[in-house]
Amino acid sequence: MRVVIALGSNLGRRIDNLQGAVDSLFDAPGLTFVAVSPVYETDPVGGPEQGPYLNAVVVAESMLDPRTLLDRAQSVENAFGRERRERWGPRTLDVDLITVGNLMSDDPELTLPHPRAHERAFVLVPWAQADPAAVLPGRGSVAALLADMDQSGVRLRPDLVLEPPA
Ligand SMILES: Nc1ncnc2c1ncn2[C@@H]1O[C@H](COP(=O)(O)OP(=O)(O)OP(=O)(O)O)[C@@H](O)[C@H]1O
Ligand SMILES: Nc1nc2c(c(=O)[nH]1)N=C(CO)CN2
Repeated sequence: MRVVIALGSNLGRRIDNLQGAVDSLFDAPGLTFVAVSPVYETDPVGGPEQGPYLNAVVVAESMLDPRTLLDRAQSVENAFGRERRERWGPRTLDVDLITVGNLMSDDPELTLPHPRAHERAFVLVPWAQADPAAVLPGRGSVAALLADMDQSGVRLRPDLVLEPPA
């Protein structure tokens, strides 16, 4: 199944955290790299006052069941020293599952699509770059969602590039 994974970091060496996530996600079998978006510097949304994020999106082909994929995402977060912290607070690495095929789930442990993806320009802008034909199940095309969204807090960082997994 095609899966879309969002990466974010606003602590430490942010670009290294994102690149480390790209590399580690594909370290084990079951996930095949398809594409990675450009890197964006984004104003923090929600939570306490905190520094700007770097955000990017990875597209992959997954043979894993969704829970196993979530486990992998969370172990990558933990490997980068993320502490369990306040909601929407700063973090060295956040790895969110945005879509897993066309699956819909309201399980709080794994809600699909990600329940806030449709309102997050820091997810949709990079996703549209990685996959211009992207569709958010239940919400329509990402391009159409973006047309009605303020994107002023999301700025391309052409000087920062994520490489495909090592
Ligand atoms: N699609 C999903 N992707 C990642 N985690 C999810 C998803 N749906 C539910 N969760 C659950 O959300 C819990 C909290 O996630 P996390 O700590 O990353 O939240 P957050 O990043 O602070 O906020 P947000 O969910 O708004 O991005 C995780 O333990 C996980 O089980
Ligand atoms: N700009 C930006 N803001 C956020 C982000 C993020 O990745 N980027 N992640 C959050 C919690 O998941 C909360 N706020």
